[in-house]
Amino acid sequence: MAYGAIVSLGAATTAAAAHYLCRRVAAPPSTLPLLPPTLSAHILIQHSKLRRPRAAAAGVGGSLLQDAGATALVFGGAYGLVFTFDNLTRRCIIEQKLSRKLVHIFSGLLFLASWPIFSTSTGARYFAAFVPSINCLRLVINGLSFTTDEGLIKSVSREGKPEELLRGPLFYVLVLILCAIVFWRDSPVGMISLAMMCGGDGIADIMGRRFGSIKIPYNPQKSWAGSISMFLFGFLVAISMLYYFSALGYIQLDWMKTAERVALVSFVATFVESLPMNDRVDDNISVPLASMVTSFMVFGY
Ligand SMILES: Nc1ccn([C@@H]2O[C@H](COP(=O)(O)OP(=O)(O)OP(=O)(O)O)[C@@H](O)[C@H]2O)c(=O)n1
Ligand SMILES: C/C(=C\CO)CCC[C@H](C)CCC[C@H](C)CCCC(C)C
Repeated sequence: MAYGAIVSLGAATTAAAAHYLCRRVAAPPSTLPLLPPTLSAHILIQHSKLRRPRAAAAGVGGSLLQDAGATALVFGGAYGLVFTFDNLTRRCIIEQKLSRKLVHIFSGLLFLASWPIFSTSTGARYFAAFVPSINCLRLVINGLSFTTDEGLIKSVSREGKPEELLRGPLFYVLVLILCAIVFWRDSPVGMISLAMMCGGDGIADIMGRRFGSIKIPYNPQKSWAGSISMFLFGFLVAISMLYYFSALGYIQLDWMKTAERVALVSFVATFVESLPMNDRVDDNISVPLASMVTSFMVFGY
């Protein structure tokens, strides 16, 4: 497990470096979706003919600076988020279980929301993936007790045991890395999957623990209140994230079809989450996986 996490970090870092050695600056997304493909291609060709080597170098340097700054900002946000909730728990302002679920909800959604601050270069996704990769390493090092970050362990574990970091939280950050590198801002699949894993699955726990008196017939550990909350909140968060990226020009969607498709993804993810298999397959694997497969089937990209 530790070797795998270190390999994933090394791969992400190497890929980011490789991309900057031989990458082309992609056109800003805001020009492509708003212009017909032939006209935008013509503008890009004319634009590239006019670009002198020094201007191109400035473009590469500008993107590198932007991505490095964005990475530092998101990295600080990650530490700040865990530090904040750890303090709220230590001061007994919120209980540990609720704190953990709020970290689960906000970490991934804020990470997803940060993607537009990275540049339009093809290597930007690797800079974005660097933050969850470092957190992956942090979870492994603490999970194996090489170091002891009490704040981290209390914020993300159920019972304060370091080894807990090697399950749910580790799978969670690996999904963040996968969505950033494979789907990025170009596909709704990653956006919907993170909305379901972070928003949907997170709210299911919070609402289920509080209002879940009527249990699901095939799984007495889960309740109708938790599952219905997951379906509705997951759907709303997914649609909101798609609208956010669409408004910024990264994706274009037919909203009537999109609402139907996202409802189907939310239903499938909620059903999978309700199944009695959490002791064998963690929700942070089954929910995003079910969301990715269903999203890819209905959106096609
Ligand atoms: N559909 C759901 C999901 C969760 N719950 C409630 O929330 C608790 C924790 O939910 P679960 O999904 O099992 O959380 P885990 O992922 O196992 O917990 P953690 O995220 O803390 O690892 C359950 O015991 C149950 O009381 C529920 O009632 N209905
Ligand atoms: C408790 C969690 C999962 C168990 O179901 C969440 C673990 C969260 C990680 C320890 C921290 C992840 C941080 C993100 C990679 C980056 C967040 C950046 C944002 C700007 C706050």
